[in-house]
Amino acid sequence: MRTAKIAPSLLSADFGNLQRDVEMVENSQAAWHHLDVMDGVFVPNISYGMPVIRAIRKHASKPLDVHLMIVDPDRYIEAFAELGCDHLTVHLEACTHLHRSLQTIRGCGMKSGVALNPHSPVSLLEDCLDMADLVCLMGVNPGFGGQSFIRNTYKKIMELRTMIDSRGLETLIEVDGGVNLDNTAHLLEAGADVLVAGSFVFGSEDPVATIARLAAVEAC
Ligand SMILES: O=C(CO)[C@@H](O)[C@H](O)COP(=O)(O)O
Ligand SMILES: [Fe+2]
Repeated sequence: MRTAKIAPSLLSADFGNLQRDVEMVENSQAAWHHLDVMDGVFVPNISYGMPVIRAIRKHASKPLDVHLMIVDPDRYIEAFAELGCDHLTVHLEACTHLHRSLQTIRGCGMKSGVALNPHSPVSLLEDCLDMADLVCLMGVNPGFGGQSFIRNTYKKIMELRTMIDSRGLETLIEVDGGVNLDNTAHLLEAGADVLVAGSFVFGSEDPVATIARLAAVEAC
């Protein structure tokens, strides 16, 4: 039976108690920390940047899965590598030369990720899928936590699963946004490998137990 890797999104953490929340993720069954970097241009919100990631890195031994929602991300790839980020995901919609961006991320020693907005079809990855260690399918329009899951994402997960498997690739499918215990089994069955959950984890009474419950869900 398949279960998902869970990556809690620290966007929904208590920034006044960030060390406590990072340590909570460390001591849970979460696989990765998911870090959302927003520039107020690519998305209508500003989150946090390098100084905060540097501080998180000091308290985190699990991989840092960094999701860049910024225009022209190539400018900062090397800087994120120097901070000790493990996975770096850029948005297809923000890259003029996506193939080159993914190549640069790998060249800097990180796992390469590409994220797709809800409006972008997975067919846009036809000619660079082999360059991606991870594809992040947005289950919401990026920019904010706490939004409702867009159901068309299931179809995209299934299409991407077929593309990856038919080419014998090991690219991971990550789903980000609107993940909760009601849709986890369905997302797994569609073919997701990694689930990002922000408000569902940090808004719950017992985040460690919530992560354990998400991590225990099996595809039927
Ligand atoms: O990238 C993003 C939002 O743009 C996410 O990583 C959110 O932080 C997920 O939050 P929830 O939808 O799980 O509350
Ligand atoms: Fe994200």
